[in-house]
Amino acid sequence: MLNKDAPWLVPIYATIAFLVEIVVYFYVLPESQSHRLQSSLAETESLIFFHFLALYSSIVVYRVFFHPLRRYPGPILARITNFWHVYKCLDAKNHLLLEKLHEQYGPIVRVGPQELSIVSPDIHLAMSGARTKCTKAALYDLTLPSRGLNVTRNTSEHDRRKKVWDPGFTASVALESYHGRIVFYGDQLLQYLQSKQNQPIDVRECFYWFAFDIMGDLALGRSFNMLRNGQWHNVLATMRKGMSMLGPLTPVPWLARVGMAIPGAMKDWNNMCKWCEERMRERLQMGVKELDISHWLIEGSRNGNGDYDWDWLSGDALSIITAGSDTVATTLVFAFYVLALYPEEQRKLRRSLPPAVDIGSQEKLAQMAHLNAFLNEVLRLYPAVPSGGYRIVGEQGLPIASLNTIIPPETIITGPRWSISRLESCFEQAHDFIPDRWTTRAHMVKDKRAFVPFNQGRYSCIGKNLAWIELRHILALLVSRFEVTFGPGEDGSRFLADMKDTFAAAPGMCSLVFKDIGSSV
Ligand code: HEM
Repeated sequence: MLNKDAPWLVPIYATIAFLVEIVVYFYVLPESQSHRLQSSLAETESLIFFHFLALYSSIVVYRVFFHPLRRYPGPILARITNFWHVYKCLDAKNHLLLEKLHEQYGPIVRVGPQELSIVSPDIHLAMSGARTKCTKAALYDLTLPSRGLNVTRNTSEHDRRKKVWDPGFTASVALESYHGRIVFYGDQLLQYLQSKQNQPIDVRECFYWFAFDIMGDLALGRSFNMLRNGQWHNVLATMRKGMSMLGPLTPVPWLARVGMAIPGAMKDWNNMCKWCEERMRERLQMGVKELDISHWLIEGSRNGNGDYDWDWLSGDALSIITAGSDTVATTLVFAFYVLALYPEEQRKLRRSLPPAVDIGSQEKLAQMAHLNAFLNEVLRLYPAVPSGGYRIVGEQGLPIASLNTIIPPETIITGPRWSISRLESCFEQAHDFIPDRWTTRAHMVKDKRAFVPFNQGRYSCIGKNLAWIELRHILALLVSRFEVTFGPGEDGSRFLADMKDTFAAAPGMCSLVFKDIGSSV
């Protein structure tokens, strides 16, 4: 029961028992004056010691020789403990670690006692498709008690909440009303870059500011004004630092929860939740001229008494900001890195763009085949969620046809997009940036199932359409206006080397120079 509802509590209890044992052994025993007390403590101590010795050795023997995952290859220490994985991704480069492990061990690697990483074109469909019985893994509990669509594991609760979100993302009226904001913040971004033209800038900042400013506006009725002020909003700066722990601690979510239980440890996160709740209360009092995402969430969160479900409302506001900003920002950073890296691709993209007057039209941009192909190729090679998306296999097990195997029930699985996108069996010249594979050279995409940057099925990205509008608009706006090159001393190598995998990708420093060429298209 305990194991099923809150699996992360088991290791917490074991760790507490272990710590108590150490305290007794090193402090209580030697200090004790009473002989009888000393000997009974010593007896208890040795009982506890042998109990744990037997417990842990049986766990090791079971995990190595008898566990249902024993037939899958992987490093021996990974079979025994998740701490092996934590140690290996202390540098938050899980995407590269998994890539190396798959090269060494093949398409299925046992990366933890109960964890498999699977690289095959049909894994996304198997774990996320409409008929899958997989559910979100314990990692998604990290933000409890705060709620939110993207972190809800219970499937019926998730489905109910998704219905509340849906109208705000599917109704064309909704996306239409968000477009004005995208144009507005796009213009702010353009002005910012004009003010910095011909100087090297770390583009991560302005693209993050752009993405967060829009989401602040759409989720809370007010922008963070980072583009306007040219600096990070303090709440977001500290929250992003906190999120970076997701890199090394992803394999042991229970340890992250222990850390979070330490008073003060969650200060930044709690501040962010409180801040969102306050802004949401303000948003309720505000009249908004144009519909925002919150409008649909507020409408769907009224309870029977005419009051609102606050846990959901404030948690969902946070979901919009966390899920909708990092992903768009990193995709833009990757896109501009690629433009600087391949000047010929930059010129080709510029030539393919519509006249300046049409850049404000999302319908026109949606029809630009090469623009879409360019973004597809960015999303393929640099997925915003490179290895995340952990799922628990349902009771029936999970058949993976291409690998001729059935993954046992209760296994925690991931299908790392970073590696799947680079499979030569799915993409010709898989490591090369070739946008034409999505248009005139379609034979270069051998297996389309391997390309799922927004996920699919029940847990697919609800913001996909909105993201596409943002990405197309910013790319068209800036490429038609600026020539982009690397800053002095920059060749782009550090950018990828420094990239971190903290559930969402966190690209390294990218120094670029924007030179205004006027509106050349
Ligand atoms: C380039 C941009 C984006 C990419 C590549 C992207 C990718 C993804 C992926 C891969 C997932 C599944 C994650 C998982 O399995 O845990 C996801 C979920 C989600 N995304 Fe996005 N996303 C993007 C933009 C956005 C935007 C703009 C929003 C707007 C609010 C958004 C909101 C969400 C939400 C709420 C979920 C959870 C859906 C659910 O669990 O039902 N995303 N996204």
